[in-house]
Amino acid sequence: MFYLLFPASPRPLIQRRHHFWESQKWADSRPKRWSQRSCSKVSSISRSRYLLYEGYRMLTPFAIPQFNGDPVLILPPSYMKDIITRSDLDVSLPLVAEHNTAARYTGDEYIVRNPVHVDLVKRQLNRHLKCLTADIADELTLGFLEQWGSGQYKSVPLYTSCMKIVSRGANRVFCGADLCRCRNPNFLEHSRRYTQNIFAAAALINLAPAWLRPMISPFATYPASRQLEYCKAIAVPLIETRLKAAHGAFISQNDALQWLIEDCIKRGDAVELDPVMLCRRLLRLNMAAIHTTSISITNAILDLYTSPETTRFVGGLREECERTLAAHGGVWNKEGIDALVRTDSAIKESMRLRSFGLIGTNRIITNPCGLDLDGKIHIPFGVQVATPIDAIHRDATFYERPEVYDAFRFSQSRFANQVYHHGPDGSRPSQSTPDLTTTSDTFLVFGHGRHACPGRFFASQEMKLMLAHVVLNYEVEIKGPRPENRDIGTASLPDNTVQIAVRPRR
Ligand code: HEM
Repeated sequence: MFYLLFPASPRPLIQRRHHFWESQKWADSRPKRWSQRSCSKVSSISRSRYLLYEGYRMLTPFAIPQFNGDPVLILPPSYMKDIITRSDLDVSLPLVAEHNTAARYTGDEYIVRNPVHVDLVKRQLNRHLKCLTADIADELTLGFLEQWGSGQYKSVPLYTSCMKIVSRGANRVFCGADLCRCRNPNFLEHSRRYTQNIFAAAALINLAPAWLRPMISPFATYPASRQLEYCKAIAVPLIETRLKAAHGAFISQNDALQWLIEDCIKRGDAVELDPVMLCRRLLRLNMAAIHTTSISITNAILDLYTSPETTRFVGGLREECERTLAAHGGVWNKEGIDALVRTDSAIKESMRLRSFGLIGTNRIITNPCGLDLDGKIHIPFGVQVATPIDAIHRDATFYERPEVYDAFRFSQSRFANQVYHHGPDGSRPSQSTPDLTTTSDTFLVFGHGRHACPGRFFASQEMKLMLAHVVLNYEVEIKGPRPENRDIGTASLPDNTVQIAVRPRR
């Protein structure tokens, strides 16, 4: 990974990092030989969770192997604050993204290094959220009708159907109804496949030694390149029409594509105004938004409907959603969604127990001199650090009965816990109650600190609308115990083959 990120780095630096890893505590004992190290890397595919729990108990920094790259240094919570408040000159999140998506080989290096889409979410999307709620709710309702039906009992693939619904809701906001529904539904399908293919290609490329990567990458990235061509064929003509119109008369469009075009025109940014670049920005947004949200809402539905207390929980949620919807004239708006404290809690509780990353707040040290943390440890340039978020979320010091899914865990205590946090657009801190979007030292699914997920306000709105729609409109049955999530390295994913039975409520 070192060569991938810093190809021109001199050899002494590599040796220094080698000494660093040798001197660290390992969750398992550090294998001495190259062959043993390779075995431990391979076994980390299934053993990462175990290693993280073991290491967490040591209360000191420890290293774990990664099957597709260099080891990661896991920091205890006490060190995290220092890392997440550091400037981008000291630590970098984009470099982690660059590596995880093999951006150098997929042609996305420029996109990742120039995070126009990140600014778009921070400044524009969050500012416009209030007036987008009705559109999102409308698109999600159509998505449920298409995927879960409105007639009789139906068996549906939970993960796939959620992903299709999430992708409709998100793209309605990213690029409007034109691309997400009416003109060509294939855009959504190809953009989902593009993301899947990029992650698969990146995993393959990162498995290979650095010298082999340029050779295998054309093959590994071929499926994603094909999907990209399909997406371009659909989106570029529409983007060209938008571009022509944006230079002329008044435009009534209110979506991310339009905000992006208008921003670029104001800045006179010819590179970003290229239709293919705009299409790639849309795909990058999809990459950040779709799988994360689909995994989280799938987990939330699985947890809710396989809990021993399903009847009480679903009853409580239904009562809250009916009451709130009636109070807002039968139409969802931002105020109504903010009032859904039990729904918020049910999703937050599921995300606490099933965060899709067993580790989080990943950063690569970019200060050429390395970093001194707390005067106790020196971490060299190029090392990746992270926090063991799943272990923190299951620590009895922070959560009572941490292994139990209690849908109302956060709504019961919500008004007792007043905290200060930043507004969605990064505005001045205001007093408010902690909800799904409030990151903290002990709730880390959206990261924490300067780079905490800027899309979480939108994701929270979309997931709450989805769960409210499910409890209000469907009876859901999942036979047997909760299907276990599958761990792949430090990722934990719901079983995508699970079928659930759904029946519209009369
Ligand atoms: C349940 C859904 C989601 C989860 C769990 C999630 C999680 C995360 C996490 C863990 C990070 C890294 C934060 C850190 O390391 O401190 C992140 C970053 C990011 N997320 Fe999300 N995300 C979700 C949905 C979204 C959505 C819907 C969008 C777009 C609308 C989005 C856009 C981004 C962007 C642009 C970044 C990069 C931020 C930066 O570089 O400063 N995410 N997300």
